[in-house]
Amino acid sequence: MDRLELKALGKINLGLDVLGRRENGYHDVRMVMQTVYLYDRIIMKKSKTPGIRLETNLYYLPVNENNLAYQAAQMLMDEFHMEEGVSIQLDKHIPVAAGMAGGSSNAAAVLFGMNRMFSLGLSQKELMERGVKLGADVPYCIMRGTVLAEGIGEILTPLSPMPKCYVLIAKPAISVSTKMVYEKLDSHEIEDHPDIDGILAGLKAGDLKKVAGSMGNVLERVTVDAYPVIDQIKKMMIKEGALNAMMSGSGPTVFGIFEEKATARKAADAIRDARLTKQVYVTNIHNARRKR
Ligand SMILES: C[C@@](CO)(OP(=O)(O)O)[C@H](O)COP(=O)(O)OP(=O)(O)OC[C@H]1O[C@@H](n2ccc(N)nc2=O)[C@H](O)[C@@H]1O
Ligand SMILES: Nc1ncnc2c1ncn2[C@@H]1O[C@H](COP(=O)(O)OP(=O)(O)O)[C@@H](O)[C@H]1O
Repeated sequence: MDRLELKALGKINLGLDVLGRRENGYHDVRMVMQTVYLYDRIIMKKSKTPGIRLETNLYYLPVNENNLAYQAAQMLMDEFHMEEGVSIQLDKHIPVAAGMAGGSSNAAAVLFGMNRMFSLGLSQKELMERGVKLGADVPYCIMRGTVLAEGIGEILTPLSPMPKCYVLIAKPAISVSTKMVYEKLDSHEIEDHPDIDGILAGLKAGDLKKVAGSMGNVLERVTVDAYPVIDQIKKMMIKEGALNAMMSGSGPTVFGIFEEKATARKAADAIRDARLTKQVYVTNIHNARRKR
């Protein structure tokens, strides 16, 4: 196989709790992750010339070793002493620095693609062990679907799939650093832990309303304090008929869960009309796990 086309899907966090801080600064988390059908497209081609050539449609993203897609290819090339090269075309659609794991998902797709294209023979577990060195969310992005993530995000338990629904995604025009959000959290006492067990019970029962009603994210307070627009978008989504709305990951993306596509579309228009942000997408959840 000389050419491979992949979809690197984004994620939302239906629940995100932080249990403690490790000595190295990383945090122990308990999160419910869900893949959504908003994706970057990646085309990989083998080449006789050694090395990695990366191109992307976003001029402001690095195309060298600072790009997670590049790092993923490099990691396997070094380990397997590969003599051939690879060119990677990365078409970004997942909002960047948004709390949707765009970079991690790109890295996951490239690890998967390199393993396939160069017949490296790594199992999914072996890919995940390598992936976590690139980012805490990379193992999940390899697995995909509805998953409980613990440890720093790398201990994964597949869950019953999220019931069918529509997801409205709105990314305010601000960027937040994941590292800073976790650091700021350390200066707060966490008063309200989200009801992760409620989400798990809702998923088990296939009860969308219970899942949505139990959603919660401890990182939200930190980011909302700095950027009130996040709260404004949440409130508008709920007013426009979302079962619930919440910030994803470290933000600033807000997502709303809707039963009807038409309602989600109307809410998207309302957010645009109120000029809260232009970056708005109506999508759905994606429950298929990655084929090995
Ligand atoms: C918050 C979450 C929720 O899914 O996602 P995003 O908002 O990034 O999408 C993740 O925990 C982010 O995962 P990811 O973005 O892969 O993290 P990394 O690149 O490994 O780490 C970036 C920085 O976040 C902090 N970090 C990350 C994960 C974790 N369990 N504890 C942490 O404290 C560390 O300060 C680290 O330097
Ligand atoms: N392939 C990539 N796609 C997006 N961002 C990348 C990529 N590689 C490196 N980055 C850098 O990682 C940072 C976080 O990006 P991203 O993964 O989109 O956010 P998040 O971790 O919030 O989901 C960005 O500021 C960007 O400069």
